[in-house]
Amino acid sequence: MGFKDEVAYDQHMDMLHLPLTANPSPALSARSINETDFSQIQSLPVSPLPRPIPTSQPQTVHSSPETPASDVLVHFASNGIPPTNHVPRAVSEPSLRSISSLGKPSPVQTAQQFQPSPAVSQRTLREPNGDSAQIIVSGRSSSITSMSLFSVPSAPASADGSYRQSPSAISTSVMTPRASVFPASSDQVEVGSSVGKASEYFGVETRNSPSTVASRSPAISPRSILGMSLGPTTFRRPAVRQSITGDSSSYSSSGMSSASSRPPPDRSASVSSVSPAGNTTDTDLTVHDMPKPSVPIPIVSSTPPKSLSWHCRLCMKDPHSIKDSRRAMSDEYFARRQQLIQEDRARRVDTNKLQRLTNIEKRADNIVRSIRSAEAVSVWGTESTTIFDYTPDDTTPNVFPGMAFLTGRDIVMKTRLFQILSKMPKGALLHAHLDATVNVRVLIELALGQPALHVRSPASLTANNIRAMIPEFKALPADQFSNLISLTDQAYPRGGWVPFYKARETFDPALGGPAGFDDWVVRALMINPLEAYGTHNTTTKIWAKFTSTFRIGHPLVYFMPIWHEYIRRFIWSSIEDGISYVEARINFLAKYMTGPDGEENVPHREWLIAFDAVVNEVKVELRRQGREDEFVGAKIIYTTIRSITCEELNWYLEDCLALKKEFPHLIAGFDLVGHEDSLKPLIDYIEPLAKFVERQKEVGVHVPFIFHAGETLGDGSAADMNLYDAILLGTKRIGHGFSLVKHPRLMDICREKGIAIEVCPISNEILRLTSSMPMHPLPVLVNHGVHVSLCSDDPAVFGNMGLSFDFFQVLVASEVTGLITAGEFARDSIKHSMLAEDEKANALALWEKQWQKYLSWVVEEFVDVPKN
Ligand SMILES: O=c1[nH]cnc2c1ncn2[C@@H]1O[C@H](CO)[C@@H](O)[C@H]1O
Repeated sequence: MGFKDEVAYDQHMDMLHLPLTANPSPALSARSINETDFSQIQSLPVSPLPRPIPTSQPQTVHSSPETPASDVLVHFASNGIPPTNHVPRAVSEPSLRSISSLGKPSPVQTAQQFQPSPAVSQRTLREPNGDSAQIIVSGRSSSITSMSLFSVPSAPASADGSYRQSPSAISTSVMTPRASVFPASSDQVEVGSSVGKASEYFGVETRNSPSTVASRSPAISPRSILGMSLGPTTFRRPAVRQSITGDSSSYSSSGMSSASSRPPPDRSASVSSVSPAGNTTDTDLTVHDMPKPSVPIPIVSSTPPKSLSWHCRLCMKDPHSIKDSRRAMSDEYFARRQQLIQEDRARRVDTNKLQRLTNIEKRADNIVRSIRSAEAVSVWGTESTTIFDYTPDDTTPNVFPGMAFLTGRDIVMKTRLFQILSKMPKGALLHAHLDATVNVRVLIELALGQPALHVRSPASLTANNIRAMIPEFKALPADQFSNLISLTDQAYPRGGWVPFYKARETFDPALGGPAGFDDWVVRALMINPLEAYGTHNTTTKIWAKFTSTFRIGHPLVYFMPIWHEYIRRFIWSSIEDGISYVEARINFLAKYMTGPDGEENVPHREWLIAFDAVVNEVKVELRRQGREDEFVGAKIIYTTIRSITCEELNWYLEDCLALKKEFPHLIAGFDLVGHEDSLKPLIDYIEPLAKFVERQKEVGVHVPFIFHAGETLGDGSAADMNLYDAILLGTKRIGHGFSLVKHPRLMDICREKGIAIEVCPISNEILRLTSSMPMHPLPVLVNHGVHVSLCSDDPAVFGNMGLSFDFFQVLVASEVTGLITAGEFARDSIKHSMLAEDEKANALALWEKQWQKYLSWVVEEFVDVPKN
């Protein structure tokens, strides 16, 4: 990316408009999702089908008028791998591709499509059970219209009647639509693919409704209930009584006639089935050639189903032959099981929200899940390679959803999911170190306009030494301006200051000229993939590099003429990314910043005056543009470094109090920053910190603690123990809290007291607390009911400007999050901000308005994304 592009990149809108509107890959366009997947499937080797496809003629299962059909329970069985949109790579990419291409059960979408009957009652992920995992989706529908089943041809049944499916078999399998209908009892109809060598099956039960399943409506689409199994799997075939008739096939549990090995698209079938009680049930089956991708997400739904019935689908016994008493026991077990699942999932931070979704929320969430699922294949799947194609010396980045951000960012920016998230109203940004919030190429641009700024190097720069040479910057008083003109001239005197703009202008063309100068500076101010994932691949080593970026960048940012513009750029780029409020951590360690005269003479209160002025100016400009609803303001969290002595801390605390008194609307809290693993823990400062609380009462101001704590892999280490002290000292939020999940009691306290966690996913990954997003503890917090707000931490160092990237990484990496949950993070960020109550209410109201507008945009803009 050239300098201009990088600048444009920081003007976030430009960034968004560049690659995204152009739909970088046909595979990424909504229209082409199916087509693309279809062609992928077509190209897979075709295995002989264990049984034919239902006919191209509509088949109808006749239902007696009195057949109840209101409560719907969809069972989906897969192997031991929970449904996920990021199946571990080890499973083998081809099988991942097959799954995602062919669709997976999508509880959200299924639930949605059970409408308009309002009582979608249950969506549950059953955890892996032995070598199987199941999803139960249940809800109410007045009709079942069309459904398709897809299965993988599996190995022949073993002696015990079970079927085993190996990953390699899957990787070369063609998905086969299959369907069957069999009566479960007099008041139930089941539809399943349980005949033949299918390695998965599902059933739909209907009961207790005045309507019949025969009614034709698009209430449930095939792809909403798709399922397949993956990996080593054993499934027992449930016995089935069925007959399916059509123009080209007719088969039953005991066998099937063969038809074509692949069906034409969108075949319809009507299936006739007679229950043991003699009732006839009608179901229209539409067998689609290609299901559309969807993502299964376990989410608690609003109300439990009125009743749950259960048939053992993992045993070979005909469910209808199981004695009533056994069935009753099963019912009871599964009712209790349901209850337990319900109670467990009810802890999630978003449970309330998920129980009251509007149609538009459901549809927008559905779209995001569909796109995520499609892109798990088209973007993050390795389309042309199998695990066997990789070689030991392969240096290709490991591509998967939630992959290492520094190598994945360019891919992220091309996705439709990113396009969606970049437009999302993010709420508040609660954790960002101000001096690392503006793109470093923009910072270079700002520095170029300052004649007082100079740069030096330990030696004249050459091709051989440039990687080892670290730049140093300084604003000098006019009488010390330098006459030197080049850092790359052989005559350059070691350590001599060169005017910044001159050094760039004269940079040796052999070293890349001005662009080479920019790259040299950028390398010093950012962490690159080689460092994060190679040379500095531990928390300690990467922190050495990380700290150096602040030390080197400090003289550029803490120079009053740049300070103004820096804050301005930060706030505008935040607004463009949908952030409506900011609490920036400012490092006040240096008691003075450099003024326009090149002297270190600007005290802290003037830093705040400048900050205030810029925020007000931005607000005025927004009002002028009629955009005042987009931004409610910015505050400051006073920080200093946890390397100072207690005496020094006392000075900073008093300084903070004085600033709070003078700028009560600006100072939002107090924090100690720096590497927790190597610097001082909170307990070392316990006296001054406790005294600070008393001093606040004396002075009559309130400065809440908002501590960094637990940004560590330690367990019981001093850094980890910071969590205890932060909580005992009454912290309002916790910065990072990465190790919090190791402390069940502390998680409880955070949940009960509403202590939100400022989670910085990309920061955590780059600073090596986790090497991939799927292993980030965020879902544990969310499922435990601990509120979180997503934060960027140091976007200038990591390249995650705004919040879109962090939302993206979280969204693709875990099933815990969909668009609705992302919305909850945004809502929570405002709720847990330090805004005054009236400001908060206003900010929340404005956000809700933006959110509704945004949901409408998602639904309209992505209308072509298939419903699942
Ligand atoms: O993730 C973090 N944890 C702790 N300290 C941090 C983090 N990011 C930045 N800083 C610290 O904040 C100061 C700049 O404002 C720097 O000292 C930097 O080390």
